[in-house]
Amino acid sequence: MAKSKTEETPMMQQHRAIKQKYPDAVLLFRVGDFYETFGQDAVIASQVLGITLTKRNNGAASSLELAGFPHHSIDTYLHKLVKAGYRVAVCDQLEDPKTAKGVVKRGVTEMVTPGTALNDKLLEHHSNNFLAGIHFSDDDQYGLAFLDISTGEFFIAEGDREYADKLLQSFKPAEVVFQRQRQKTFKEYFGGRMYTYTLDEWIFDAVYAEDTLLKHFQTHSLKGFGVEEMKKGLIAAGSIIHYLKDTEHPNLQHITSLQRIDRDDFLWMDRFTIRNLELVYGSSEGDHTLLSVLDNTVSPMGARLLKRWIVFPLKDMAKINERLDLVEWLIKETDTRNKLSQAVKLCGDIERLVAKIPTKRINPREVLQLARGLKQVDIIKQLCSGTDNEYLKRLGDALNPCPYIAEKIFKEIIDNPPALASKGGMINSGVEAGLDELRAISHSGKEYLTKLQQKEAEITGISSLKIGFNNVFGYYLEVTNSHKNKVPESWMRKQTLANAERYITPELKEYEEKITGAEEKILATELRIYDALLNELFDYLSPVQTNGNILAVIDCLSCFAQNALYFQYKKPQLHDGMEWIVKEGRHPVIERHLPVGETYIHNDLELNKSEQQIIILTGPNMSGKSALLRQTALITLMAHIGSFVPATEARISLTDKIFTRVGASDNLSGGESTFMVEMNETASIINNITPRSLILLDEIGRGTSTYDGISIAWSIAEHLHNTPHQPKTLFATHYHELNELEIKLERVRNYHITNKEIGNKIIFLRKLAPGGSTHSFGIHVARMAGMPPSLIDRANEILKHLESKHVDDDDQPAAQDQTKEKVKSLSAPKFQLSIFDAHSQTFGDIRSLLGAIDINRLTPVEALLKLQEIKDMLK
Ligand SMILES: Nc1ncnc2c1ncn2[C@@H]1O[C@H](COP(=O)(O)OP(=O)(O)OP(=O)(O)O)[C@@H](O)[C@H]1O
Repeated sequence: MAKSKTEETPMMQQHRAIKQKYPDAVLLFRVGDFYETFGQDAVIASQVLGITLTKRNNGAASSLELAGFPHHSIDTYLHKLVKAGYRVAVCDQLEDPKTAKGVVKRGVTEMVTPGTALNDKLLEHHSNNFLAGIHFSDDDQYGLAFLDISTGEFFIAEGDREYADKLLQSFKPAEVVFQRQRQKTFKEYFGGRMYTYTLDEWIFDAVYAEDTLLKHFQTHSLKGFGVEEMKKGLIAAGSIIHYLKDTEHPNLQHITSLQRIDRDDFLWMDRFTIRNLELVYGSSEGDHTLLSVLDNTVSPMGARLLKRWIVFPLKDMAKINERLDLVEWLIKETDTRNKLSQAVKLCGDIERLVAKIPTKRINPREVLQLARGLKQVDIIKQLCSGTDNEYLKRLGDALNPCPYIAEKIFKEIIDNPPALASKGGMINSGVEAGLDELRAISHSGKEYLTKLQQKEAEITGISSLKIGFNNVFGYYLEVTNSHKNKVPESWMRKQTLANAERYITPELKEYEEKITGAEEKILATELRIYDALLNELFDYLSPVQTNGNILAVIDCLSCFAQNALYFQYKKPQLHDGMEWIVKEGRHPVIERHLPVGETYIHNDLELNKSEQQIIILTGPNMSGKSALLRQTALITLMAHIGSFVPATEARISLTDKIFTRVGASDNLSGGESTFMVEMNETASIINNITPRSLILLDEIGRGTSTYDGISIAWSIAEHLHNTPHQPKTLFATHYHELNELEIKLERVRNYHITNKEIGNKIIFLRKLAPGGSTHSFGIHVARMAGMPPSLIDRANEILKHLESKHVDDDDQPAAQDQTKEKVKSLSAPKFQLSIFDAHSQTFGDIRSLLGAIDINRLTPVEALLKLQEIKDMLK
């Protein structure tokens, strides 16, 4: 039976009071050198962290669960809890237990959630860790904000549901906060996979949000950020700042600006396209993506920016050309490029370092790294200013090496400082005369002790005499039991150990006071100087962040130059005409991961509005249709981020939207049939096309019956042809019937991917050629996949039978009837499937038998016996 609450120990009462404030978080409660968890929190902690769950008589309940870990392991354990999806409230002791009267004062110093993580262990260097805020307004419009608290980057946007969805997919926030009443709607619209947290409706009030933001930025208006009219976006941004304060993150001075993301500034790709093209995330973990092959950046800042560039390609020709021209320049200027890359690499992640200043979590090593980074910024600035590339010069001009603070850091922090400031030892000599004096006293005191030890050893003849120190009674003289009889009477015994005794003397205590007094003062002085240095660093948050942004740009563009050299990419010519011409184009990802000895077969391709607006692409399974479609999209996209492209020549028309639709396969989402999903996605393409869109359709209509599929595919192609927008389209299909469209529609052209049949084998030539192809070789692919030969033979037999009479494409109902007739008239299979089954069972058994044999231990006789066994099995 639980005791009444009044019988709880004072500490447990304190725990209960704090826990009530953070009911949905696991509360890590600091008790001495441990973080303890109680009750349900302990059950969770023990399960997630693998730590022992015990029961404790806490004075309240006879069996309250308890699980704890040493305080110094907090980073590791916190990481595990947050990764497992828990919110964690860290409750610390707010006063020194030694001086506390009654129960030590405790309070939550930080609430850690996936989107508010600051700790290095919780962050991936190469990825931003965004916290998103969404404001749902009644007109189905959305305000969105994305903040990375670990770098200070803060974006806002607003738009319709599709845009909101796309942004969520692109930013992949670690956590999303929104209005409590919208929980169901959020799941319905944006899926159930994101980590979410809901807030009260009143937080999403325009006036409150603006007020929160003005207070945060300490400005009178938000005009300076150019976001004033984005009312819904500002509400979302305000909710984020509110949430951070609510989760005990008061130090947000490094969030210095708000950047808007305008839908019209970027080449639009819907979320299906971002996923289908495997731009930054593959369909399963470890898959190669465009990002993984392009990312040869040398800094985490560059890597993070590249990821954003890939999902937000530019649409502004001047800006794209600025990037492309600088890449071209960097390719030629090898020396400058190498020096720039080297300097950027040595900078370290100054963006994340600077974000640790407001909370003063930056440690002495990181402070020194910051100064070293600023030194490199200076080098980069000089390199940029000496060039003849205008863009690079401009980037260099905007860099600020902050010489005053960098010098100050070098002067005040020692060359090889400790990782923790709390124990001191990081401040240089010469910084403050008082500190130097204290150090001299401490040093001489220690020297004195060494001498005292030698002197006493000589006087007493105790050769093993040692001077030691502990926290209980300070310095002592230690004598092993064998020399105990030589100890003078004037020494005072303090402690007896198993094989030694410890003594103190008045002289020892006198020096101890001097030394420990000095040491305490040294530590206090060092901490004061360090703290003052951090306070001064506050003034440099914004310039250092700007440096970080510029270094990231230089890093990405140098990486593009390096890629162009390594992988033979060429500069694309971007133009505002309508033709898209690529010579010897390759797929940037596949070409890098082909089996050894294989080379990627390049292809020329042209799309234009006058005669080749739509290409119907046919070819056998596995011939490379999808690869060609995707490479067309990827080359276009790479050109729009300012990268060179895998082709020998590329004239790319400025594109404002890329749509891809890959046939019904993996894109299942909650409750909808694959075909429904396919049609939804295609409808969204049809309703959003522009004259500058590029559309890639792969096996549209595959998810339904052949005739329905053909009809839908046919009418989609017709629609794309006849719409006044005339979007450039590549349409890969197995429906050879669609080749008829070339005759019927003016700007449709048929192409196929070539192959060669040798005997009953098919060789993929992978070359694009004009004209349609007539069959798909699906059965060949089934053979390659390892289907039993008899099954393949039977499939060939059925195919021959079905093909025996020509099906008239224009007369589909009749064709359908004919097919039915043919199916009915099919002869029964020559083999019963059970026979195959029996065979494969036998082969399976033989395989397991062979697998179990250890050849190294098998005697010749045993081998013969096994052979006999196998022979018997085959009988
Ligand atoms: N041009 C190429 N050069 C070398 N290998 C290629 C080329 N194109 C494709 N491949 C290889 O062939 C594989 C199959 O290509 P892809 O998926 O594009 O075929 P597909 O015609 O779309 O097939 P299906 O119709 O069955 O979907 C790719 O994964 C790739 O490894």
